[in-house]
Amino acid sequence: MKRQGREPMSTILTELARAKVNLFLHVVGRRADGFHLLDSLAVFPGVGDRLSMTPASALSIAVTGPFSDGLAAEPNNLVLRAARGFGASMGRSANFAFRLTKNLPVASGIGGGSADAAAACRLIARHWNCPMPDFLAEPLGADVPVCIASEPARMGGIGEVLTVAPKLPAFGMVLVNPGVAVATPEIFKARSGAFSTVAALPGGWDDAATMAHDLGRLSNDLETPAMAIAPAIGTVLDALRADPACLLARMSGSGATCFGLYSDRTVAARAAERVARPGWWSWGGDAAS
Ligand SMILES: C[C@@](CO)(OP(=O)(O)O)[C@H](O)COP(=O)(O)OP(=O)(O)OC[C@H]1O[C@@H](n2ccc(N)nc2=O)[C@H](O)[C@@H]1O
Ligand SMILES: Nc1ncnc2c1ncn2[C@@H]1O[C@H](COP(=O)(O)OP(=O)(O)O)[C@@H](O)[C@H]1O
Repeated sequence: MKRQGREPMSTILTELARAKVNLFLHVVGRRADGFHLLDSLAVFPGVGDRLSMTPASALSIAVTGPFSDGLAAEPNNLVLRAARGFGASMGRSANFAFRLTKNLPVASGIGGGSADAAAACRLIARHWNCPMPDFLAEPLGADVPVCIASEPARMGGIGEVLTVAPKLPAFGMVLVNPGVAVATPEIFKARSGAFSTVAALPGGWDDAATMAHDLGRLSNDLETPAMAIAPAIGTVLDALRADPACLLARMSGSGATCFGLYSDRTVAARAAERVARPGWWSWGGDAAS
């Protein structure tokens, strides 16, 4: 129908920027520039930040939501950096007004900033109807490449070498953050000792219990250094391990968020209520939706 005497309807596109959870994280070496070589299995549970975008005369961002305070002092939001980078790679101005609902704790080992940057790229690619730019991992963050597809993936290199994940069963997950921000570079710096080896994984798992059993033989090599810097991580892990339905509890990324694996999303949602404490952020639901 022809619309007369009105402004054209503005395009508002929205994306969920899902949290990234490292089911295990082996540090297998270090490059000459100091970046660490990793072996990890990342999944994307059904919780995340919400990012919307509308064409505008300049690039801007407005941040709301439960964790917006954590970004109040952030002069260079990763969403803006991603938009500028994408624009530069296309020789165009990325003039968009972004609205970010910050639901994920900041600096918490679940890649919220990387997920936001990746969601911004998906929104711009949809609007410009063009392929994703070839992002090198370093300029925006080692976690951005895996967050672009936001699907389970095996991570190698410094995080940017992505290969197919084992076939995953349906399973539930609880995420708990003790309200302590942890700086990724500090945790990598605090890591010591021998490097781990690349994990041998099967082609897939039929059920959550078998998967948790196999993952239990692996580790997050950043957990010990992170716990030394933020002892509250140990308290969260104890709370998850004390939960009778929890199949495996571990820290994600460089922390401080920890996850528990559960048989299904309903069991996980109930467990999230059981382990909740004042001052902690917790969520329970589908582990890899
Ligand atoms: C540890 C992981 C695991 O997925 O997750 P998070 O804790 O961030 O969620 C990631 O490797 C984090 O990726 P990201 O948060 O994007 O880190 P970046 O901004 O690229 O790097 C921050 C700093 O961490 C160190 N770093 C990061 C990645 C890597 N493979 N080796 C490193 O040594 C470097 O000191 C780097 O300057
Ligand atoms: N949109 C964003 N969300 C979160 N952090 C951001 C964002 N933009 C910039 N940052 C900066 O990136 C740092 C890492 O954030 P984040 O991705 O949440 O960490 P992690 O990967 O450990 O969960 C924060 O300390 C913050 O200052």
